[in-house]
Amino acid sequence: MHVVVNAATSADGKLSSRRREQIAISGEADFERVDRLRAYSDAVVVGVGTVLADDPHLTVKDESLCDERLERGEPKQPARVVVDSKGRTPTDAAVLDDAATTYVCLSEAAPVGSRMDLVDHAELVTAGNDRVDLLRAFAALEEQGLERIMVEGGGELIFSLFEAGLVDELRLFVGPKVIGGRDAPTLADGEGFVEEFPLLHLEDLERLDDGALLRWTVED
Ligand SMILES: NC(=O)C1=CN([C@@H]2O[C@H](COP(=O)(O)OP(=O)(O)OC[C@H]3O[C@@H](n4cnc5c(N)ncnc54)[C@H](OP(=O)(O)O)[C@@H]3O)[C@@H](O)[C@H]2O)C=CC1
Ligand SMILES: Nc1nc(O)c(N)c(N[C@@H]2O[C@H](COP(=O)(O)O)[C@@H](O)[C@H]2O)n1
Repeated sequence: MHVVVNAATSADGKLSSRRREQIAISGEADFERVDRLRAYSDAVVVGVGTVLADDPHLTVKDESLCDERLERGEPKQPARVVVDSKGRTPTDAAVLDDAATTYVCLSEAAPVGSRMDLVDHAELVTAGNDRVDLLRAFAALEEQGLERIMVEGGGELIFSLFEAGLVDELRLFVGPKVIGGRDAPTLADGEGFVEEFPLLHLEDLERLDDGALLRWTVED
């Protein structure tokens, strides 16, 4: 399995504002790059915080990229994955529509009623007691043949993936906006590291739109 975290931050490192509403940080060229990265992924992963905040669809938008997937013998759309301990994903969420297969990764703490609602819309994976055990959940996804994983956020999930040692690459678009706010989400929130900080190796740096695209690999 190869896990790429892809996100866009403002120049001051925020994923969105303190209102946690979706903000277009990427410009046209970066959104096209993100669409291509989705098209070359087996699954696109987000945390339930992003589903509740953004109601994302997480599909490949460019039909010609979808056609190329079909020509390669892949499903028209990559799978979508929501990491959601307690089954809070609303049944009318865009990510649960029939455009692609969706997996919802739950913990044992997810109420039976939520499971019964979600099972009509998604494949359910259970891993962990109170919170989703990401190592086990990602192993279960790999067993389903999902090898090329793209994680789109948000900050809580990205931190946990670094903490679990699951991230192979970080692709970050830093855009020409200042958002500010001590309560605005950043690339990696959660508890934060105080030692044994994950170290990155810069592979590429490119000017894109009015920002910069950085590609790092994660050192072992
Ligand atoms: N600019 C960009 O590129 C992007 C921006 N965003 C922005 O980020 C914000 C959302 O981020 P955020 O609030 O951090 O939410 P996340 O999408 O990171 O989801 C976090 C939630 O996932 C659930 N979860 C389950 N298991 C785990 C685990 N092991 N580790 C971490 N989380 C787990 C938790 O909820 P529970 O306990 O209920 O399961 C947790 O609160 C929004 O404002 C959105 O607009 C999001 C994506 C990309
Ligand atoms: N790459 C990128 N740049 C931005 O500026 C963004 N705001 C995001 N957000 C992510 O994209 C998801 C929306 O996906 P759909 O267009 O609905 O398919 C959103 O939920 C974030 O994960 N990404």
